[in-house]
Amino acid sequence: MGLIVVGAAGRMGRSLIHTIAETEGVHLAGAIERPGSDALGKDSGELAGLGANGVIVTDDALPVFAKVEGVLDFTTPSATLDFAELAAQARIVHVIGTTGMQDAHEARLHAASRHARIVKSGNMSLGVNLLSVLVRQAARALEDRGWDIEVLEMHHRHKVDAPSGTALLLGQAAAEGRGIDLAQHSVKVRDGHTGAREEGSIGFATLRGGSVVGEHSVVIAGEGETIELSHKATDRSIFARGAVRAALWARHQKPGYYSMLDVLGLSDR
Ligand SMILES: NC(=O)C1=CN([C@@H]2O[C@H](COP(=O)(O)OP(=O)(O)OC[C@H]3O[C@@H](n4cnc5c(N)ncnc54)[C@H](OP(=O)(O)O)[C@@H]3O)[C@@H](O)[C@H]2O)C=CC1
Ligand SMILES: O=C(O)C1=N[C@H](C(=O)O)C[C@H](O)C1
Repeated sequence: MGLIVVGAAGRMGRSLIHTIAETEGVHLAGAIERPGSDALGKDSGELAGLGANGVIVTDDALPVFAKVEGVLDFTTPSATLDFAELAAQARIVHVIGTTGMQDAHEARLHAASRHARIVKSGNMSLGVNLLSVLVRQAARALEDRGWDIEVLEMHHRHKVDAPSGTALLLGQAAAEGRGIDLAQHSVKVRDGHTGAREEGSIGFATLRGGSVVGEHSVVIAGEGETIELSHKATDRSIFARGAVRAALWARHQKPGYYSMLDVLGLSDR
């Protein structure tokens, strides 16, 4: 399966190029960066620290999209919307790891998924997706009265969006377990005299620093006892392997909008 990596010079772009080189059944067929990037014209294998692979980084996406079966996209929300249109025109697989997307963006992705096979997740790792299933079960099993749910995350100092896509995914799993709408019940900022915690809310706390790849905990705090469900990522290859697995899976699906739970067979829909 020929795959393009967009955002090829980024942290995830380079990890994806490594993973593609190590995975049977896929090959790197294009490497795209934004116009003006210092990476343009460079060999993508050298950028990723693999040695030359002959795939030169370009900003001319259209001809590359026309000759591949899938695109792996960990970039920015606006770039992802542009790539979604190209993937829909080419009717290929579009695996989206980009986080920080708003509701209006989601509507455009759903429109693109009439033609493309989109797999999108705030976290492509097996571990986090399994954790989300456990969080949903725990939230369903525990009465909301007397049990408070808080989602805590920490990432490296370069991360630009908050809460993380994973924190929102885990918050959504908790909300589904409780049968409530996350948007109506989430508390993303606390500062000053906030008053007592609102019963039934789902709180988020964000830490940033150093080179932390990604750490998430869902804390379920009751009277006299606390449950913590946690995941620690120590290597970006877990996300890259998930993205390649998603592409191979989506190749055999109808056009549509899928999640990593669908890819991993953990979805109950
Ligand atoms: N779902 C998941 O499992 C994971 C999701 N992520 C998410 O992936 C995204 C990227 O993360 P990360 O790799 O750390 O970030 P980086 O900033 O390291 O990489 C993003 C890359 O995309 C490039 N880019 C920006 N605009 C365009 C464009 N129009 N066309 C092509 N390339 C473009 C950037 O170029 P430049 O820097 O020159 O602007 C950069 O090289 C984030 O949203 C992050 O949260 C990250 C890890 C796992
Ligand atoms: O920006 C990152 O690095 C990560 N982003 C994703 C997120 O927002 O949750 C996934 C992972 O935690 C790393």
